Amino acid sequence: MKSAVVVFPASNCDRDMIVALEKVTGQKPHIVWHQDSEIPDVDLIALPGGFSFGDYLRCGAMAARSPAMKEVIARADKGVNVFGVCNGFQVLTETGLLPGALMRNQSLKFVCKHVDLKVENTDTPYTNAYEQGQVINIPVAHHDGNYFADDDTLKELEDDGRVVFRYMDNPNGSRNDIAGIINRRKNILGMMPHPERLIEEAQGGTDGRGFFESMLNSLN
Ligand SMILES: NC(=O)CC[C@H](N)C(=O)O
Repeated sequence: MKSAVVVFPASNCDRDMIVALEKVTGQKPHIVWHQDSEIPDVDLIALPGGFSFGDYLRCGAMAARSPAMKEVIARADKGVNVFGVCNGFQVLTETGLLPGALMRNQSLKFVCKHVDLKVENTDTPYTNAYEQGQVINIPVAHHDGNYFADDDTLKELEDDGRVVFRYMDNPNGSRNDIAGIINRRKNILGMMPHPERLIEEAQGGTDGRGFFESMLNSLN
């Protein structure tokens, strides 16, 4: 599987994403600097976690306006898979590729721990390797993970099965316990937890591996 990882100033989970993609798919991803306006021909573009531009303005707001993101939007429109984790999810909402916003955690504190997530929809290119309703344990690390969308948007997400994961024990105040959502076309997924941090036993578990295996499955 050919992939690219977009790196912004103060991304800090890019290396983990690169390692996970290479380990599971067997191919080294291309690394795209935020100022690059060209992205190689790939099956997947990953937006990694971090604190792009120091989280100034709103998390992900400045990154969303970078030259690389113009190309990400163009590729997403063509149906290329785009996978945003944590700050990557924030960038996706800031570009409007996914609805809603990630607000400051309800506790006003940075949350860094493992959480249980329920897989709500396995009919996506990111979750087909899991069982419907499976509970997986994945780390979160953020201060702005409190998912907000208005009532109409929430209803649409719920009715369309686009809430892909839910927190079993909500760590940040997200509406409807939402941890990750997908767009209508099912090629763009954003989630706050970090699956790239749990792909081999040496990291304490492999619950995140299924995301990368799912992406591979979806190409076959
Ligand atoms: N790990 C991350 O990607 C952090 C995301 C974001 N900057 C926050 O703290 O909310």
